[in-house]
Amino acid sequence: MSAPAPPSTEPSPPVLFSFPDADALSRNLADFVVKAQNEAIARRDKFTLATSGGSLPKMLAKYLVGKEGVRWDKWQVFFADERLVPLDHEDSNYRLCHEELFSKVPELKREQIHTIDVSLLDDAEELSDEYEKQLRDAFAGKSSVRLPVFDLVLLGMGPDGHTCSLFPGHELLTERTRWVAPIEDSPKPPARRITLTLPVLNKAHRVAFCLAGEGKQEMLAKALDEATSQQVPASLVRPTPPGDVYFICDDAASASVKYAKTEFKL
Ligand SMILES: O=C1O[C@H](COP(=O)(O)O)[C@@H](O)[C@H](O)[C@H]1O
Repeated sequence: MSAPAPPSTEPSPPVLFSFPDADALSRNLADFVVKAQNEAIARRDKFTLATSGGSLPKMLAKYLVGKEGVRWDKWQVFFADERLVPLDHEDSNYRLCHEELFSKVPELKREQIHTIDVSLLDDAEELSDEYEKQLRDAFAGKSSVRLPVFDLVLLGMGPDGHTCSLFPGHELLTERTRWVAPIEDSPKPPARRITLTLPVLNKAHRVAFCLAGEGKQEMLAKALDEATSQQVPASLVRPTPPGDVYFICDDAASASVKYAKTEFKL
């Protein structure tokens, strides 16, 4: 008898869900998150989430706040990217998430939310290393783990195809060793940020882009219908098995995509 074939290391094809409008997107996103949460808790009794800023926090909060079955006490929340500003600054992704979500969920305690160390704002390298250390402490408690495996990473995508703070053609797209990296020349203000790197995104159990509105149409078609490219950083997010990447969209965002849509079933 021949030996079983080794498991594939080829990334699985992205899964595209499209809902009639942004409201339906948010409602189904809440179900998707709770499913990811439940599977993570069954695996290791906690749920590690990396969230983005931009349009995502509002979409996420709409039906998650007050939803039955959310085990907030099991959540550990990180930021997929963060701007190097104080936490109460209008550009802070933490502030945005706090206003839209965290402040509405008293069960989610401040110590479960992993923010940047604002005492290091003057030194992007040091701040980035400190945030990576927070990840190392949370994921392994030791430095030997090669990459963290997030249960869920929620991403946006800008009109230029950027995701997290990974911008088209930027040298950070070739980063292979760091988990978190600083960027001080972001083409979108503010210029100084930190971001999870592609190796971390591509190691996650599940990554979900959440995209609503016509403004996402052109780049979504490029990300799904064309070959992966450094000019479209979102196209480079292709987790290795058993990880998967989902595009959770409304019909306005997916209108010009040729890529096959999948019926949403949990
Ligand atoms: O600068 C950023 O932009 C992206 C995309 O934002 P969106 O408003 O187009 O959804 C966001 O995902 C990221 O967290 C943020 O820092």
